[in-house]
Amino acid sequence: MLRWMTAGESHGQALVGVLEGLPAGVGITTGQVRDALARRRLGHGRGSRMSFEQDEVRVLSGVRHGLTMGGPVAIEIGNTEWPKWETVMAADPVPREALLVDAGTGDEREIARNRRLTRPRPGHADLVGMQKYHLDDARPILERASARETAARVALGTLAAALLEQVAGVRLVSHVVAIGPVAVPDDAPVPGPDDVAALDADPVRCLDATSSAAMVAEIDACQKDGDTLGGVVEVLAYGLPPGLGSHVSSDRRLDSRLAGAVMGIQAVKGVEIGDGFRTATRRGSAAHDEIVRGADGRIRRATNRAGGTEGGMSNGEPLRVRAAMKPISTVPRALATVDVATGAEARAIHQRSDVCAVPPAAVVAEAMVALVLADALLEKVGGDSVSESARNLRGYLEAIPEHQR
Ligand SMILES: Cc1cc2nc3c(=O)[nH]c(=O)nc-3n(C[C@H](O)[C@H](O)[C@H](O)COP(=O)(O)O)c2cc1C
Ligand SMILES: C=C(O[C@@H]1CC(C(=O)O)=C[C@@H](OP(=O)(O)O)[C@H]1O)C(=O)O
Repeated sequence: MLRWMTAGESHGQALVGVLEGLPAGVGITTGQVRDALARRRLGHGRGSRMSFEQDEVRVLSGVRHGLTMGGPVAIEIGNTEWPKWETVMAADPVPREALLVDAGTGDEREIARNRRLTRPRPGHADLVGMQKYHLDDARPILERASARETAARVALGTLAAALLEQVAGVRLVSHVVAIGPVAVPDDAPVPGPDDVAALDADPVRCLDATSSAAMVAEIDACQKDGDTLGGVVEVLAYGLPPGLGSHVSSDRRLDSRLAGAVMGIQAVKGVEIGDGFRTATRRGSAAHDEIVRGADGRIRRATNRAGGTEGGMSNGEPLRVRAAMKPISTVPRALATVDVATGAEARAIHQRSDVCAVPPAAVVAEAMVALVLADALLEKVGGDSVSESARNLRGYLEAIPEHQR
């Protein structure tokens, strides 16, 4: 079983991710984690923070000479902007004057940063967080609600993806299928695992050049209007063996685990497996995937509308998971709110923020799918070393009767 957890605040000194349950022998380097984090920072529509802040990766434990050792892996992602936030986010008590006035730098932005945040943003965690945690300042809420935390998840997802590839040859890819009203056409080519570099090179992680250009234009127009955008991302996993997850209990179903993990990404409001909501509009004869014997003599599905799961188990076809992301809630043309310090009507706080974070959300969704799949793979095949897990997987697949394969 894999367990993972992250700690850290958006403007804290570092994020930390811990992943427990990996077998020994998973090959991973700091450079690979760094590359995955760099992919999460890409994308047209990101705010200024992405240009000046860096992710400082340190693998703290669990890996030796490029191989996991079987113990918990801890990864730290240092925030290079920490010196500017040290007073605001100090762990130990800070004199109130230091927070309310210029912290000594004479920098206007420093003074603004230190103010209490009392004009909650509609759509962010600010107001309900203050109510729940009995706070008069949104800072402690937004610091943890912020999707900065997803950097730690992407770091852990790198390990999960490495396990999937090294044990089972599974490869993942993620892309953007819609930004605001601009969607890729239904007949656009579906990316394969060899398209990762091309997707990384595209400003909105979209293979279809016409759609990509229209998405970039939509983001630019939205920014000009002082507004924000959401969209839809898709993650595909190729090479999954059949039988990950189980039909026997709802919490063991692969589809429910994927939906929970992907819905757990900040701002994701819908998750779809395969054709999802479109399937509900079809008749059964046009909704399911007929079972046929391919030219190579192997059993396969004639179509893949189900998106790679049946009965809560992977069925050996490519997995397709989509996530709908709402528009960024820090809208530059600020929305109406109430100042909780005075009770007066006000405009929501607006600091710099992303206009559109759909492309990075695709990378985050890929990481979450990798973690769920790696967990389900280990549940199926076990193993304390990569070679044992791979051997167990081979044994399981070979035991499926010839005529059922
Ligand atoms: C990669 C990524 C970047 C985000 N960037 C911002 C941002 O710059 N400003 C903002 O207000 N929300 C941003 N969000 C969304 C908020 O984190 C999210 O809306 C907030 O935590 C409230 O949670 P909820 O939308 O799930 O209800 C981002 C989300 C993701 C996945
Ligand atoms: C820092 C990241 O994303 C942040 C997520 C985020 C939010 O509210 O979710 C708000 C923004 O931060 P700030 O308000 O400091 O500009 C984003 O930059 C990141 O992805 O690394």
